[in-house]
Amino acid sequence: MITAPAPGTVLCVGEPLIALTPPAATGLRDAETLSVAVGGAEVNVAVGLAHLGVPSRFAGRVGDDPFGRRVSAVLTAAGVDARFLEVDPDRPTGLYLKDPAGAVRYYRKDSAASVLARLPDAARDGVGHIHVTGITAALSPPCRDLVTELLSAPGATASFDLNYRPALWHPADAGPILLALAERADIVLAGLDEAALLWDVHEPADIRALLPGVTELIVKDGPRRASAFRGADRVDVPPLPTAVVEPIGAGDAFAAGYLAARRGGASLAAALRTGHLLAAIVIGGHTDHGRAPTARELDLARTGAGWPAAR
Ligand SMILES: Nc1ncnc2c1ncn2[C@@H]1O[C@H](COP(=O)(O)OP(=O)(O)OP(=O)(O)O)[C@@H](O)[C@H]1O
Ligand SMILES: O=C(O)C(=O)C[C@H](O)[C@H](O)CO
Repeated sequence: MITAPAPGTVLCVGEPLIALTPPAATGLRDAETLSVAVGGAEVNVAVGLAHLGVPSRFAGRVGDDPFGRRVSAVLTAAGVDARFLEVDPDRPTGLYLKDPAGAVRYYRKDSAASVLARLPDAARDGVGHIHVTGITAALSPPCRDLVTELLSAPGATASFDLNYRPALWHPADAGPILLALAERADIVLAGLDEAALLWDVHEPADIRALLPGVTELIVKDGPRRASAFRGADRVDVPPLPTAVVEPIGAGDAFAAGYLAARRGGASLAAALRTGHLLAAIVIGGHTDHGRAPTARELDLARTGAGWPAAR
């Protein structure tokens, strides 16, 4: 279904994180150097949207430290409006460590963003859509209240990416809370793997049955497919075959591509392809957000001509 282009800025709200990565050959224990990059799920989405020319704004909190200043610089360089990145004089910018074995270690307890509780009214000026994730809901009660409020903010549609992070909370606690938050959103993005952990459901249609009132539900199933549900429609699109260098951030890139395409009036299928395209760029590298796609790549996603068939 093709819709009219949607006006307004997309506001992404959450915790920026600095990602510290050891060389693949040594792992964390023996690393003598760590590479430093900016991540954080909602930062990744804001950057991905800006790469696609969608006006995007990020609101969140960082410390009064070099890493906080780096987050601001990266957002601004990408073309994201970072005026509402608040600086905490006492609490630090959150960090996380990537282990090549796949584990993620957070250093974010009592971070600047853990006390994110409200946004200045001006942060909502000109906003047509708000994007938040289940990560923020796990950080603290005030953070969760803010996510709840943003998902029903007047005058803007809202998207919610489940982004269940097992290192932050147990599925028995997260499951009902993330379901209740998802019910408030217009667009929900879920991974089939995380839905299985949270709700013991194993098919995209089972997730749809849990969230019948959501306008658009997108279920990602890794290398197999992503499915979009809207009303009685269901569309499935396989991803681009991609050698996985590092998957962290692929879901955020997907969200940015999907949202940007839908806001531009693209069909569900073209939006799924755009999501897959941005995810493939992130998966092929080590950073949590990728480069901007080329015009040729975007054309492939837009038209679908030559897109691989389901495997
Ligand atoms: N093995 C793969 N081959 C090709 N594409 C993949 C593969 N795994 C994931 N993708 C792409 O990445 C997208 C997101 O994958 P997935 O749902 O596993 O990420 P996620 O766990 O949500 O990521 P994040 O760490 O950002 O939360 C998929 O929809 C697909 O486009
Ligand atoms: O895991 C988190 O909380 C992060 O925000 C770090 C990564 O950037 C994020 O997981 C990618 O989705």
